[in-house]
Amino acid sequence: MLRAAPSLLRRSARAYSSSSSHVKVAVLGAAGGIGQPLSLLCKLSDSIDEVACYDVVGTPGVAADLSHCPTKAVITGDLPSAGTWPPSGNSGLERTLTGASVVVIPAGVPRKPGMTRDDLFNTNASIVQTLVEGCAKYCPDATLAIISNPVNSTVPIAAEVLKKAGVYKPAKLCGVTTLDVCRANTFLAEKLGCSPKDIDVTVIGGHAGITILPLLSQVPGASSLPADVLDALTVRIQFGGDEVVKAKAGSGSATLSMAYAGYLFTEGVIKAMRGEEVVQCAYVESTLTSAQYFASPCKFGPDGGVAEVLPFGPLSSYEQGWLDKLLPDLQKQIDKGISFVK
Ligand SMILES: NC(=O)c1ccc[n+]([C@@H]2O[C@H](COP(=O)([O-])OP(=O)(O)OC[C@H]3O[C@@H](n4cnc5c(N)ncnc54)[C@H](O)[C@@H]3O)[C@@H](O)[C@H]2O)c1
Ligand SMILES: O=C(O)C[C@H](O)C(=O)O
Repeated sequence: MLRAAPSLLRRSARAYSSSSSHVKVAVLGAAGGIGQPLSLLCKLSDSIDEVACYDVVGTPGVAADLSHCPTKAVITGDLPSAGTWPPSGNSGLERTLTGASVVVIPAGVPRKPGMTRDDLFNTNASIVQTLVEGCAKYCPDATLAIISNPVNSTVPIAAEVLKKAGVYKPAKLCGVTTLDVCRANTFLAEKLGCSPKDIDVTVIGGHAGITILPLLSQVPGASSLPADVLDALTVRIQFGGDEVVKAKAGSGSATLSMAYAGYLFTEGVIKAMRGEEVVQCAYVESTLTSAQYFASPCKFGPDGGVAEVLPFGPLSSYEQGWLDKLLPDLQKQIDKGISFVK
């Protein structure tokens, strides 16, 4: 087993402590490329009792479709106003969010070749702002998992919205960086000739290009790879998203791997709520570096929030070089998000 500092999902043998509580997961953007397979994975999960699908189009159909899967989770599908599934007098974002323990947000436009994630800011910033205003109103205690790009800026946007509404709880707001961890584990395992299941790379920083920093030096076996191989791996992980955008040639960005990663993150939050010990990387408000928000391993607690932002461990001089380089970039993207709401 090749393990670095804990990051993806760590479990203990502790028994579930509150397995009787009703777990409702809301997916905002549920009719999209990520939202549909993510809602399916939630519907298939034994640990989720209710999946509320919300989008500006298509959710009555998505919900009706998913409802035929013979699993326990109850499914609803809402649009902003009329057209819910199953039909109900109480529709829209309110029905979706009321009682939600976890809200996963993959709403917004994806990249096309030649675009950066920051090019999505103008469209996605206001989408995230509006949806998080709804969360502040209808489920202020839920854990919010932000997938919509640019994550480096949309998480600060969400924080400012929640602050304005007087319900900001830093521990309950996370940017989802799990796909970076998945890529790091997959690409490193290919190089080492082992199973990705036996690798758990800590990935720190943010979620865009050089702000993504995998700490390969912490993985036994990887540290002995030649410097040029480590460099190529690091850059491939940083730009893994571009690989998919290019291959999809204009039809979007990663959806299936992101749905898997988004589900893993959600499952981690729910396991922590049920008393398991869970450590996974997430982009959260942080004092570990000069950047106000930073991805690092986080210990999740029984309230579904981050109980402790954990230190990320020792860096090689190569990784320290990347960290020094990424911090100013990351803070700029954070500031852009903050000023959008202020
Ligand atoms: N964090 C990550 O690692 C990661 C990975 C992949 C993609 N993403 C991002 O996730 C987002 C979604 O990607 P996708 O491929 O699913 O895109 P998509 O276009 O297939 O789906 C997005 C969905 O959001 C919906 N939507 C738009 N405005 C909305 C609103 N106001 N309320 C509710 N729903 C709304 C759309 O109708 C659509 O169904 C993009 O911003 C993308 O860059 C992030
Ligand atoms: O690359 C993108 O635009 C989508 C996502 O952030 C990813 O990492 O795949």
